[in-house]
Amino acid sequence: MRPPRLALVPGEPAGVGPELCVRLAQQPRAHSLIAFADALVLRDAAARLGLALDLVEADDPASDRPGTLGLVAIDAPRPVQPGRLDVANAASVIDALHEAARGCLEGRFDGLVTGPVHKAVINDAGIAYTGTTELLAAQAHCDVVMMLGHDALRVALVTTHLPLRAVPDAITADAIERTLRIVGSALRRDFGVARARIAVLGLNPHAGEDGHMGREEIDVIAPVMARLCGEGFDLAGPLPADTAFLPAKLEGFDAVVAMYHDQGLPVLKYSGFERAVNITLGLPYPRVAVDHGTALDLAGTGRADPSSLFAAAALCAKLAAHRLASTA
Ligand SMILES: NC(=O)C1=CN([C@@H]2O[C@H](COP(=O)(O)OP(=O)(O)OC[C@H]3O[C@@H](n4cnc5c(N)ncnc54)[C@H](O)[C@@H]3O)[C@@H](O)[C@H]2O)C=CC1
Ligand SMILES: NCC(=O)COP(=O)(O)O
Repeated sequence: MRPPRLALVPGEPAGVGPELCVRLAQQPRAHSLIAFADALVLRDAAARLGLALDLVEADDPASDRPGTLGLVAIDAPRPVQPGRLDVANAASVIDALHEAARGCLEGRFDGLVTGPVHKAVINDAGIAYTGTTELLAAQAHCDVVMMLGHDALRVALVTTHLPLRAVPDAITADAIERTLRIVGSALRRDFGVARARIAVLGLNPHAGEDGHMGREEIDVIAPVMARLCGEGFDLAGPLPADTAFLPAKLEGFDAVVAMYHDQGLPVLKYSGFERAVNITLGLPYPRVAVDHGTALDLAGTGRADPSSLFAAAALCAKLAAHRLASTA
């Protein structure tokens, strides 16, 4: 089996993404890394860090060597200053994501690793964008689930980037069923969990307190769970979210399904910010991202922790190798 070829998108050029990619490039690895980025931005980041960086053609076999990245040039039209967003460079971030993902869809790359993207500057540039998860799903025409995880916890989300006010309307039987099916099959296919045991959170305080604090648990969540359990799913809930993450309660579960972004992710980030990653389940290729944002306050200082990007690349390479082996 050949080693995986991973596409790497640093994300917002004024954020910590470029310097983290330069640090990632230094690591010994058994896969190629091909960056979709502006060469000058990467070289500047390397110079600031005092690290060597050799940029080679995308198909050069040297792109698996420490200190080296393959490059597909996606230029930022305006000079990049770390920590300073520029709407003029926003379209190049989206182009890099689309191009790298197209390469994955066409089989030229075996997985996609992404750094942090600044959602507001993309929107300020007039480009509709709620997140990379949503962008990749639309491009691949498939349903996906955002799951963040580290070695001790996986949290998947029924809804992602939408105003809190819109969440209850988005908690539909369809959305819950889709999420549970995608999580179950991704854990089986990519993580070797034959029959995932999944904790499903309620939406309301105390999971609705028997209908006295909201009825979504009774009217929407529980009926879907009962149907899927009838098919052989191993589900528990709807559970009160405030206690579901207690270590004793979590024992034995392979994943927690949360109803919305800030119900699940604060716990995940609190318990492992530096080592967690963001995985898009349901795409035809593996995509793994950092769990953190653009950290504009740290950009250019060299103080940003690269651990999440290292973990993202390592997991993406593992998932890609697993898929290559299963199709060989
Ligand atoms: N994967 C992605 O593309 C993500 C993008 N974002 C975007 O990032 C932007 C900024 O979001 P914030 O809420 O400020 O979150 P943030 O993660 O950028 O920053 C929150 C805090 O964590 C620190 N931090 C972040 N990454 C770090 C690292 N690698 N090492 C050390 N400290 C680190 C920052 O310095 C800051 O104090 C927003 O536009 C948001 O949408 C947020 C989360 C994930
Ligand atoms: N909260 C996760 C996040 O903001 C990054 O998600 P995505 O843009 O990588 O889908």
